[in-house]
Formats: sequence, C-alpha cells, structure tokens
Amino acid sequence: MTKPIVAIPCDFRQFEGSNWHAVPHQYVRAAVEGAGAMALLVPALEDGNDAEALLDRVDGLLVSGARSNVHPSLYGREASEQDGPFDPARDATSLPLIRAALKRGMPVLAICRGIQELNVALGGSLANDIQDQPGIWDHRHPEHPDSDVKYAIRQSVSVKEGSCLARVLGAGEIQVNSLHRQAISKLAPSLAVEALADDGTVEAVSVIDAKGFAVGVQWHPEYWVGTDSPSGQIFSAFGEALNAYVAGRKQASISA
Ligand SMILES: N[C@@H](CCC(=O)NCCCC(=O)O)C(=O)O
Repeated sequence: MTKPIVAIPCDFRQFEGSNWHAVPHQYVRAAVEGAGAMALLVPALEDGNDAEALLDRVDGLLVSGARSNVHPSLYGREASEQDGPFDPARDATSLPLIRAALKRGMPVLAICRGIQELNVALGGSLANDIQDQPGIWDHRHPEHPDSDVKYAIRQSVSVKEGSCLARVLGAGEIQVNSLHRQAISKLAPSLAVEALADDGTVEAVSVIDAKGFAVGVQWHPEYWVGTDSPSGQIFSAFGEALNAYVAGRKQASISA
C-alpha cells in the first residue's frame, strides 16, 4: 500500500540572518516512524496558500507545536506585548487548513500550538500565561539546553472515559510532557474535552461528530513516539486513520 502523505504547516522563522519555513524534525520523524506516513511541509504564507488545492494532494494534517502564539485578534482579543511572540504567516496557513481538513473528514492531529489553533479555528479562545492564574501549575518547559530535559515526561493527565483518546489509550491517568504557557480558555462549541490536568487545564480535545480522526493534545507525543507507549499509540492510531482515509479515497475514485 502506498504511504499516506501528511501535511505539516511550517513556522516562519529567522535563522542565520535569513527567513526560513521550518518544522522541528521530531514531528517529521513521528509522522514517518510513528504513523508510517510521508511528511509534506507546507510553507507559512500570509497570502498565497490554497488549502483546498493542498488537501486534494495529501491524506492528513499534523499541526505541530511552536514557541509562537496564535494572534489574539483571531479570537477577538487585543494583542499585548505579553501575548507574543507571534507568527501571522503560520496562523494564516494553519487555521484554514484545519477547517478545510475537518470539513473533508481528513485525519487531523494537532499538538500543543496545534490544539490551540484547532480551538481558535473553531471559534474558541485562549488564555495566556496560565501559570500566573491561581491554582494553575507552571506548564512551561524547564529552561535547559538539552531537549530531552525540556520534553521530559513529568505531568499526569486524566483521559476521560468514553473519549476518542480513551479508545486509543484507555481511560484514566497517563504521564505526559508539558511545554506551554497558553491553554484553551473558551472551548470551541464543536470540541469535546478528552483529557484534563489535575489543575483543570484542558490537555486534549476531539471534534464532536468528526467524520474521521480529529484530536488535539496539549502535550508532545511526537517527541518520545518511539519509546513512550501512549505517545506511540497516538501516532499509531493517527496512522491507521490515515490509511483508512487513503482506502476511502481509492474506493470513491473506483466507484466514481
Ligand atoms: N506557544 C504556545 C504553544 C507552545 C508549544 O507549542 N510548545 C512547543 C514548543 C516549545 C519550545 O520549543 O519552546 C504556548 O506557549 O502555549
């Protein structure tokens, strides 16, 4: 069977004095090794991307994490200095892709910034610097040069009974990593909470009545996909959904 192709929207970044379209390798590796797919990186453009044309050529969408934050104007708020850094090109690329992929029933896995984009794309809002709120932990990564330390598994989340994730991981407590200072505030109407941290932070969602796999997680299953069981199970389930989508497309083209 031909490998499914997963679109991954890039960040618009500046390295070595020039502008780059970039995705951290861990997401590409997880798509390839965890989901058995090929990764297609989508340039982050404020204008010029055609979501429908792109989705006609891929089989799924993987929306990665990023240091930048979704611009508050996209969920009806004024932006302040503290809300940054921003990446408007990433916003302009990701949000239309998320909406269009969900409309087609294409598998979507949204991670960290990705779950935040999923929520905003569907009409929800975000809270900034959640660690400053009473009773909320510090979900940010430890400042450390070693990525394995930054992405260390160090937090419990509880997967809800009867959720999509429960069908993949089983309901109950799992251990995850945590590298974020924003989180879902107003939940988009078409999203269901799938997992919560002990401090009440939304850690996973799914799209209600989605035609296919449509899950967002606030943690980073991509990083330990090869060694951490829940991480591997999430990407394996994503891969199964991708293959089912490919088979469905083939069947539709035969019947047409
Ligand atoms: N900016 C958002 C999303 C955080 C996120 O995606 N983190 C992964 C990258 C971590 C890093 O390299 O710093 C937030 O802070 O909530």
